Amino acid sequence: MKLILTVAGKRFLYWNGSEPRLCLTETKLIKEFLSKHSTVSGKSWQQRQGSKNFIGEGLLMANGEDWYHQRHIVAPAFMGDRLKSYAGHMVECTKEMLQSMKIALESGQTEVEIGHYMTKLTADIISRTEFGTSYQKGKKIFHLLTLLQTRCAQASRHLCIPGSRFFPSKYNREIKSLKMEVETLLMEIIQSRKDCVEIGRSNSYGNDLLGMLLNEMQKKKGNGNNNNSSINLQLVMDQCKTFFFAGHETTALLLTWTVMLLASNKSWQDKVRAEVTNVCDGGIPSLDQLSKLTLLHMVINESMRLYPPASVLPRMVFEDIVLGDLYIPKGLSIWIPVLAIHHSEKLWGKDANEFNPERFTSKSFVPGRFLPFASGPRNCVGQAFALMEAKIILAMLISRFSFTISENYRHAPVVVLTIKPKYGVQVCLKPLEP
Ligand code: HEM
Repeated sequence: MKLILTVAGKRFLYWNGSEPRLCLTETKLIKEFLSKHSTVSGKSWQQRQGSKNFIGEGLLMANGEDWYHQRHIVAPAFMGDRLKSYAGHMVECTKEMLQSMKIALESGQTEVEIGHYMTKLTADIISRTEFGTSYQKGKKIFHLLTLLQTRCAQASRHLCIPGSRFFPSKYNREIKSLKMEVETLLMEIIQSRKDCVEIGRSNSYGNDLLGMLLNEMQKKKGNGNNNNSSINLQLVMDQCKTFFFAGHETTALLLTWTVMLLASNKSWQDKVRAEVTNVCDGGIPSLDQLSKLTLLHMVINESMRLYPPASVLPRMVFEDIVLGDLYIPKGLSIWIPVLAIHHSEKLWGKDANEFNPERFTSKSFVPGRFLPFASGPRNCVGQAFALMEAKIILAMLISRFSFTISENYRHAPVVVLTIKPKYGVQVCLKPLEP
């Protein structure tokens, strides 16, 4: 029988029910694992089962060849000109949010819960990016999807009970009906796009993410390559759900924590505002200007270091591998505790728990110690999208309002895969002179 080394501290083995997990914190091994072994590792049965009725077999949960194929199809949607084309949606949605904040203040409200605004804003942005003009319907779909997410999370607590997913329980019945509702609405949008092409009103399915996926689906059919790995209708729907889930809560959390940090650190708020004024000259930030907002970028990095929206990276190993001095057998789960690594005094120094964006002045990091978007081939495909979005929103917010943390704010981060402020983040806003 093969054995693996178990050491308490930097690495240790523990059991989660019947699943053995190796917790890994050594940056060299993490880097090696995420870059070299991405094809023989992936998402476990439990993870995939837990989200099957929610995001299905989309990119986040795919493994092996399926993952490779899907990543190849969607990656271009987050690069170059296509990525740049989303900036307009981001600006428009942010303007609407700023307007609703102004209205709230004018109606006598003295403070706002910023997480609420950021969640709505990032959901609006991803709805428009995915569905273009059909985004109102998209928002309805995503509202139902949020409900479905909660129900699936509740039901997945019982996954360790054999056969539980087949019980006709209250959760399971509700999940089935919500899933049907979401997919019926998605099919309506898809069908109306298909009709437009079929009656000749349009020669493509559109430039948004959904349009891109549908064009890809038709291309494959046209090529006569309709095998299992090709994208089919179910996969198009799973991908739409995946991108909404992966792309809105994470970014909303990044924005919420960043506003909390800037509201609590007046000198950094002033410095960032001065930079934005200087670079953008009082206007809407252009794409060229975004790359010049270096202080803002440092603040965003420091926020993701202290409060990484994805606090852990879970992976399962599908083949025996050798990792440094470790022999890792097939079937073992590897957990990379991003939150603990980001707070390690050994890696970041004595002030590891403090807000100090200066530490990001230098661009050279020890690889494997800063992992907000994971690393290697299976890193976050929406990383550039998220950073562009965060910079546009924060630059526009900081030039419109000054903000301080409210005395009602209670600092209570809770970790449930993501890191959320348990009681929200209440800030007092003050409009700035134009
Ligand atoms: C601050 C915002 C974000 C953070 C911190 C973040 C973080 C991450 C992390 C850590 C992963 C790897 C998860 C794992 O494999 O266990 C990931 C994957 C992914 N992210 Fe993001 N993400 C963010 C925003 C976005 C956005 C805006 C989108 C899309 C619009 C997106 C789409 C995805 C997808 C589809 C994957 C799966 C990639 C793959 O497995 O190939 N993310 N993200």
